[in-house]
Amino acid sequence: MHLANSSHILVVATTAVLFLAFIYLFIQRVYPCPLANIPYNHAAAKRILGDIPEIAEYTRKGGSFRSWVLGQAHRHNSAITQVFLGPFFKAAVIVSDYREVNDILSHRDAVDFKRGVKVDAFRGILPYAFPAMETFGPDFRTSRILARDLMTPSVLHAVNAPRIYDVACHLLELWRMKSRLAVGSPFDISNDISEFSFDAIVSAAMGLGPQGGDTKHQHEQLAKHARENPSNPSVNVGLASDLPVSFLAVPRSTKLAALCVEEESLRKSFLMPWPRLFHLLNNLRPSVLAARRTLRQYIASQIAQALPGLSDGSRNPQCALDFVIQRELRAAATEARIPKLANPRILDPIYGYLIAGHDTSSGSLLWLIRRLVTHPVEQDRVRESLRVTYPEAWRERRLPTVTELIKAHSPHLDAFIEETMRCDTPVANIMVMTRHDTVVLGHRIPGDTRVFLNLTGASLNQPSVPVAEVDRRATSRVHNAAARENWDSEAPEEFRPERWLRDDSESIPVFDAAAGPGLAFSAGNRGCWGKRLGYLELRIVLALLVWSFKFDISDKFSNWETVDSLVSAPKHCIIRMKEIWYK
Ligand code: HEM
Repeated sequence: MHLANSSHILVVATTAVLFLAFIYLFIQRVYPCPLANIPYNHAAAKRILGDIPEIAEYTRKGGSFRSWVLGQAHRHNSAITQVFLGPFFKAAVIVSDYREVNDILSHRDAVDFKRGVKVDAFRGILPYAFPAMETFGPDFRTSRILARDLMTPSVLHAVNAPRIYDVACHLLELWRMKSRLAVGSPFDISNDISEFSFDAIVSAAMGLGPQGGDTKHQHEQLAKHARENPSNPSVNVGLASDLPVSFLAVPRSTKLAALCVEEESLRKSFLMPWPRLFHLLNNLRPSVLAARRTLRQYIASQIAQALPGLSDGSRNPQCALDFVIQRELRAAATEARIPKLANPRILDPIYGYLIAGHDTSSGSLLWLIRRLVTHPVEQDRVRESLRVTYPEAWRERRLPTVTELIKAHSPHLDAFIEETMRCDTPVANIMVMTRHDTVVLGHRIPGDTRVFLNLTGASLNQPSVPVAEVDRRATSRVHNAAARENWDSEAPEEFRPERWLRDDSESIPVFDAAAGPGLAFSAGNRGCWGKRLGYLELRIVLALLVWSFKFDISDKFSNWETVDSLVSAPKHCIIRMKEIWYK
């Protein structure tokens, strides 16, 4: 009896201890657990939700998650800080210093850092595209090599540029019509820019097909409506000329709608503690399945269309997909096998082209136009520089041709683009993870910690935060002393495109991309693979737009509210445009 009682007590005591240990571990897991000696918000460390309530309040007041993250360095006067992103998230580290971020991206990727969660996020959508691979993984190098020749100047200039130029001309046509219909009133351009960027990236990736893209379709539908309804030509004019005009809503193509579904899934997966689990469930949703089917069917239809010509040599490659097919046909012929054109290793990189290239170029363009309207003097300077760079086009009162645009660059246009990318960096930070316990700026960071590397903020578009040289790694200490490591002496917060210009030996201004730090396209092995295509697209479309229109904004719509999706972009882009007549 006595024995039975004591064993009963033992069981109860053990259960209680185990229960308390479980509660203790659970609390440890849900409450933030700060990393030693790295500054943080002390109030957040006492909440299960960590910094989330503060971030929610900040975004409710018009701020964005990314700008909150960027603000932490100055808040704590430290280039390394930590944040708590809610229960089950370990403390995450933020690094805000150009030299340190550049060093991590250029020298420590795949050594001390991995992509981690990012790979999981991409893998749920396109497992065989290289954003879904670790740099040290077995397939990364081969995938990059396969994609390498798609970004050579010869492919970009001969194949991509003419197609982007065509799409840009459709945008000009659309805006010429809209500006006439709006008679001086402003209108929202966000959707037009999203459609243009989609058309541009689709045309570079796999061709637009017989329909010719969303921008052309929208233009045709508006023109048809205006013809058929001359008294109500597709437009609701506001009561006063500074009220925005809305046009007939032309639905997006199913392809663009499908891509937006994929982008949204990707965005959400980045916010989840377990992106793989999220995708596992999300991929069962009918809308996600339908979106994937739509895009894959389109790629398949483009392959079917291109195959005969590429097989008999009567078709020259016209897009990235054609090059990929051609390479596979040649490999199959050499290895005496049937070409594997439905292979996801071939299709996923093309799909990845769309996901990585659409939102980023759309966000960049919105920021560029936003800067044009808020800096009218710079806008005039860019226009003047274009007229000097393309004198024949100016003399003949016509648009510069695509050949002219490729051959000569306007230094002021390049400087304007570079300065916008510095000030309004669309991808404000990227997240990596530590592979093992390591040291950043003198602080120990455990393995598997999320680390946000800021591509803007302190030292890039804000004053830098002091860093002791002794805290830097050897690879960072060999930084070229002649090169700038911040913009502290040049008013980093001001928009000054001229910081990217210098005079050549004949006192002619030339664009200098190395004038100072910029990380808009990231750096190192995992820097933007599509950077050259991105610049090409921005240069072509901006040159044609500034040549053809004068843009401005009414005070009412002039604010800097930002929206965060995969990239940051202006929340509203309601502007006025006036056609420039050259005849
Ligand atoms: C024009 C605006 C663009 C900006 C601002 C931009 C920015 C970036 C940044 C910051 C990264 C690094 C992301 C990371 O490390 O996680 C990146 C990666 C990437 N970008 Fe871009 N990008 C642009 C356009 C494009 C275009 C047009 C393409 C199309 C081909 C493209 C394809 C890619 C790919 C495939 C990656 C992943 C590289 C990798 O994982 O190794 N980007 N981009």
